[in-house]
Amino acid sequence: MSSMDKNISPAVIKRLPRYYRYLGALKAKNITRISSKELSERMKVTASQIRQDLNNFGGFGQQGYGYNVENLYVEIGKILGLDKSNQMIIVGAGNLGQALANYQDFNNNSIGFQVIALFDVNPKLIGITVHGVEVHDIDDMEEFIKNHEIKIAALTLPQDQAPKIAKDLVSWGIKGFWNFAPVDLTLPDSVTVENVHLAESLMTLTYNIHSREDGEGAE
Ligand SMILES: NC(=O)c1ccc[n+]([C@@H]2O[C@H](COP(=O)([O-])OP(=O)(O)OC[C@H]3O[C@@H](n4cnc5c(N)ncnc54)[C@H](O)[C@@H]3O)[C@@H](O)[C@H]2O)c1
Repeated sequence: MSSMDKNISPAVIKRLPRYYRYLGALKAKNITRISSKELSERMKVTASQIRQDLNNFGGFGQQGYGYNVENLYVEIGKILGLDKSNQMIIVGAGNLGQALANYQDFNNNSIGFQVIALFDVNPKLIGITVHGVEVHDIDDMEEFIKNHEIKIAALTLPQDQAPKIAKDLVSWGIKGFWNFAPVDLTLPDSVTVENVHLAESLMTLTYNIHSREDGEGAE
């Protein structure tokens, strides 16, 4: 059953990748089981929050035993769709597009994501390879997407190009965008857009630093 069918709250879905990361780290240390108390201490969330979150998926824990790390890791991976092959393309092979293609951690078969092509308009970039992945001419993108049944595209091209390219990509079959271009995309509801804006995250950081400083000053 997918998370959509079960109406799982976006807040829970947002926490799952963190569970997945912690469980992966436990697995790497050959830890086979963990209580919700121990997991809560490591993750700094309450044990009841963990139980509540995981109960959404039928509760993988057993009274007196805790959680089987491997099972929970596999099940959360399935919920996140990581058991399927998630092939993606990167549109815009400049600084950021190449950095993403070079980044090993998600470009790794064990978590199901695989960058299989980059696309660009710049003739100097077309034909080069980044971490073994070729940069293709943007004019070949439609055919490539259709032939490979690609569902995910990372957008790392200039802001003014992103909306038009995103619309084309949807008409060629893209269902999800990992959008780095600093622009809000207006696309059909059937399409998922995950915006990643590092500057916004930094602004939250500066807000927190300065509001704490102001609070200390007021004491
Ligand atoms: N979200 C974030 O946190 C974040 C961080 C850095 C950059 N960005 C954004 O990511 C984008 C890329 O940044 P960058 O530093 O890599 O820029 P860049 O100039 O190095 O790369 C952009 C690439 O897009 C290509 N391009 C231009 N028009 C295109 C088109 N129509 N189709 C395909 N490719 C096209 C260019 O030839 C270039 O290679 C920008 O929109 C930037 O604002 C976002």
